[in-house]
Amino acid sequence: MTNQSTIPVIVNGAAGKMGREVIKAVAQAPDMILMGALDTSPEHQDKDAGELAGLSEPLEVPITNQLEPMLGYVAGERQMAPGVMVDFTHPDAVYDNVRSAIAYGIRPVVGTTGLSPEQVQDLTDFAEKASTGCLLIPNFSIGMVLLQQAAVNASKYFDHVEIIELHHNQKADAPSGTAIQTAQLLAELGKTFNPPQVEETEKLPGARGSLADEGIRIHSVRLPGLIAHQEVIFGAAGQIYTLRHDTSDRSCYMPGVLLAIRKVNQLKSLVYGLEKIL
Ligand SMILES: NC(=O)C1=CN([C@@H]2O[C@H](COP(=O)(O)OP(=O)(O)OC[C@H]3O[C@@H](n4cnc5c(N)ncnc54)[C@H](OP(=O)(O)O)[C@@H]3O)[C@@H](O)[C@H]2O)C=CC1
Ligand SMILES: O=C(O)C1=N[C@H](C(=O)O)C[C@H](O)C1
Repeated sequence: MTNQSTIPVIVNGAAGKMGREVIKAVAQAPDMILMGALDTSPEHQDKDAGELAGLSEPLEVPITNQLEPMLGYVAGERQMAPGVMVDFTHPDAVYDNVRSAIAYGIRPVVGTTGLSPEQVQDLTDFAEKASTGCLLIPNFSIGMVLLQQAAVNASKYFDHVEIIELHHNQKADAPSGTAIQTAQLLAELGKTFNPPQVEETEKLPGARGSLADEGIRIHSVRLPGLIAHQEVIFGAAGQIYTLRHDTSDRSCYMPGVLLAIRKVNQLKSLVYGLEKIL
């Protein structure tokens, strides 16, 4: 049964690896109802979102590629809480998806990575003007938040740090959104890391990885068999301090996704990072 506190949820990227997990999690959440399942992949059109996600019963929500009609349908729902769109699609699609959702008054909860800093700024301004909550969360796992907090703490004492992120080889963007965010958090301390010790020459382009803010280097590994992993390695004379997070199942992201769906309706602007809503 639904009521004014039930949250209507649209999942965008519903046929993907994350989308299917989100469908299952939303279907099992007592305070949410799945109202729409979007995906552009032609082979999944009209399939039942619940069956595709592996649930034993159909949810009677067919996969569609019609974003705007779906946003309009959920925006017109007056017997429940404001609608939320969860986006796990593609770096090329997420910006337009989020703008469309905000234009309809639907609150975006965004896991898709790969937005440029300019796009993030533009969405921040757009959400602010619309007084609409929006969450951009590069990583929904609690373990990664704890790793980042430990890294920020360690970076006060170490001047040398490099990040290695390792992912499955279906990932479209590099470096990962999580690695970029981790480097940003360290760079916010206002110190420059990795003061050069010698004049370096890259004998093969990219050998030293990508250069993020404040001298922090990020190295990206893509291999079948991996899911999502990150190391932050600090070095100093005579010692190495390594922080590592590994995911073994995408269910690890679901408590964070459900929390974000519940929190986004309390916001009036864009918020970046799971740590801000814990
Ligand atoms: N924040 C976090 O904690 C996490 C973030 N991610 C990020 O989430 C995103 C998705 O990851 P993942 O599920 O592994 O990717 P998948 O490729 O498995 O799923 C993405 C799905 O979205 C579909 N799609 C592509 N473009 C559109 C569009 N314009 N509208 C609707 N659907 C679309 C794809 O269809 P098709 O295959 O036909 O293109 C596919 O079915 C990535 O950016 C990834 O980095 C992933 C894990 C955790
Ligand atoms: O593509 C993935 O899988 C992941 N993407 C996110 C990122 O780019 O940081 C989060 C997590 O690493 C899994």
